Amino acid sequence: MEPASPAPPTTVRRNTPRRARPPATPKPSSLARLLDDQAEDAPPASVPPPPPSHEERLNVFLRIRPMPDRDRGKAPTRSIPAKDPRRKPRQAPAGPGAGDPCLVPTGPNSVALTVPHSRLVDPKRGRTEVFDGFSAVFSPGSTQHDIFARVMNPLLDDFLGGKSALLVAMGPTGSGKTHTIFGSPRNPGILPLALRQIFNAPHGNNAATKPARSFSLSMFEILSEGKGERILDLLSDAVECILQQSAIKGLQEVPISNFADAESLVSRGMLKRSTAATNANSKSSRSQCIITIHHPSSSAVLTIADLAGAERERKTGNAGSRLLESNFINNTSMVFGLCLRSLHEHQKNQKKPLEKHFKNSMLTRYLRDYLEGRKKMTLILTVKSADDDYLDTSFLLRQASPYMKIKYTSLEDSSDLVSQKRSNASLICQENKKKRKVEKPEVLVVERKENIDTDNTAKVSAKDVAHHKFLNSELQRVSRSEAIMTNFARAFWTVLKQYKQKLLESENAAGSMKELIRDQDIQIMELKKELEVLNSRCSREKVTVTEDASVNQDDSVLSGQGGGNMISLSNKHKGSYGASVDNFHEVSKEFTCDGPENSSTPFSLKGECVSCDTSSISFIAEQELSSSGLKVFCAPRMSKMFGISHINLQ
Ligand SMILES: Nc1ncnc2c1ncn2[C@@H]1O[C@H](COP(=O)(O)OP(=O)(O)OP(=O)(O)O)[C@@H](O)[C@H]1O
Repeated sequence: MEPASPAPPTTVRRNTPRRARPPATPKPSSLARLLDDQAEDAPPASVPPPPPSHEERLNVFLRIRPMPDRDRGKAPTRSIPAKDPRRKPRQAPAGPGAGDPCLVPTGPNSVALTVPHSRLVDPKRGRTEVFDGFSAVFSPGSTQHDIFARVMNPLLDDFLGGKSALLVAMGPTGSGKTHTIFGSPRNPGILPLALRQIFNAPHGNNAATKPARSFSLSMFEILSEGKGERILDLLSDAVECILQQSAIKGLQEVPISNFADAESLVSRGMLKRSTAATNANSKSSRSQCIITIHHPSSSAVLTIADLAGAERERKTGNAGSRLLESNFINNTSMVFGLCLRSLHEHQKNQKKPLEKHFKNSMLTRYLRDYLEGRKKMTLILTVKSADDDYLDTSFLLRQASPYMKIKYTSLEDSSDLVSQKRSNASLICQENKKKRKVEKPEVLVVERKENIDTDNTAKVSAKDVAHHKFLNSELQRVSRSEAIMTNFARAFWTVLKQYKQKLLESENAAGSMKELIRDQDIQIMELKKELEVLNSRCSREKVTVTEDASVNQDDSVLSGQGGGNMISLSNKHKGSYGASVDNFHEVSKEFTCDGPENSSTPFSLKGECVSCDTSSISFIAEQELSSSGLKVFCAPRMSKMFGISHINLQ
């Protein structure tokens, strides 16, 4: 049985060719014929002819990067399960284009993008999209000189003629943006080629006799910092700059008067640019790099921007801070795209406002004039054509399709005026605000009143009078509320002052209280020390007195007195003898005189001694005991110890 023939591939056309296409005349040059051939066989280097155009549109160029050797001829392999499990699985037949690039030029201004086999739901039904309308498509074999001649030369002409121009390289990571702009020492990109051209080009009619004029060059990068962005000057030692409106404060502009100086300056700047290795590119740019060349005798600026390439997390294998960078890069690309899309939508339908997407990233704020169509911009898209790159390539081509329809209607001189006006207006606004802050409201009110009074004297129409009355009443209302606010502020101020005074007083009181407490603490400490000293002395005395007590007993026995009448002294409190003894309460050490337990007149004498001034003890003891009808007797040792002549108890 004959195998069923595969269904024809579907072809979708995007961006039909521009209306301003050249008339269908025989191909004028062999170069054009070569281009057509190239569309079929992808031959090497080609320079597509510039399409003549009646209206100025945004130029979008497409450069296809040559496939690295490892990707070339890499056929996707898909195994089809065999019906008989014992048989080996069959290899899927490689369909047309398997292992071939997914993107091929189909004409000087168009490319065809074919869905790779590995991504087809039905492998028999291929799908191809044709993207048309590019200013030129550069095949993988194109050289840097081809790109320069077609892309950069017109911009240089504009710039040297006194018009500002911008070239932006955008595309997925590793697609060749940096290669296209900067190139390498052996294979210089369009920036070095442009610098060479600038310094070789004659300036004016009598250029041969004049010394070369000095241009100036600045180079900076915008990179992510956490969730924010910052600008670093690449020509000085990583000085951080500030973006104000569309101007960069603190950015160095280095004068260049010859190609060698300019080239070495750019090389030094490139060394400082943030790069890192990712799975997709061993030297991937992590920032948006912008180079500006200022014309010496006009305000024209040639700006070249090498954007960091959009990245897919799965492909780059980025994580951590790299992933944050990746988000920043993708976000900037998205904002850039949104600005252009909004410009296109606005041009299509004037009722649609020009959205202010530019505010969302530093790059777009800096390039605002270009993104709002006031200055001319050129885009060069770089893409890779391997099967693996299908998604990135498809995304970029779809995204950029509408950009090709952006028109330039009011360019350059007026644009300079607009931006000048804008910055002037904002300056005036700021000045006025400052002035208003400085001027006192009362003075303003008085001035206005005076003006109105003067106006009243003039002959004015009824309408003016009504308006005048309205203004007057408004003025009065404003003056009233102003007076209220002023009074309120004054009262508030007075209350605040009172509170401040009270606070100060409280602080002083607290301070003196603290001092008092400190003094008290010192006193307590001193007293404690004294107490300790007394304690230690009295404990020594106790031992001695106990000894004496035994001796006294002996003495009393010897002298024929009842041993039961002896008193014993101890420094331990045992009870209160009487009110008189309380006289001693202020002293620090206590003693107790107890009558013997077997005494018929038991008593106890409690006292306290200061510095063991025993003479006072003896005196008081004598007094008190005598008044109680007791006589005081003092044993010789006791008397000696206390300095008492007699303590007798009878
Ligand atoms: N047209 C080309 N011809 C030869 N080599 C190329 C071409 N384009 C790119 N390359 C090489 O591919 C590699 C990646 O290119 P490049 O760094 O310019 O990519 P990129 O788009 O700037 O990537 P990223 O956005 O990650 O910085 C480099 O080694 C570069 O030399």
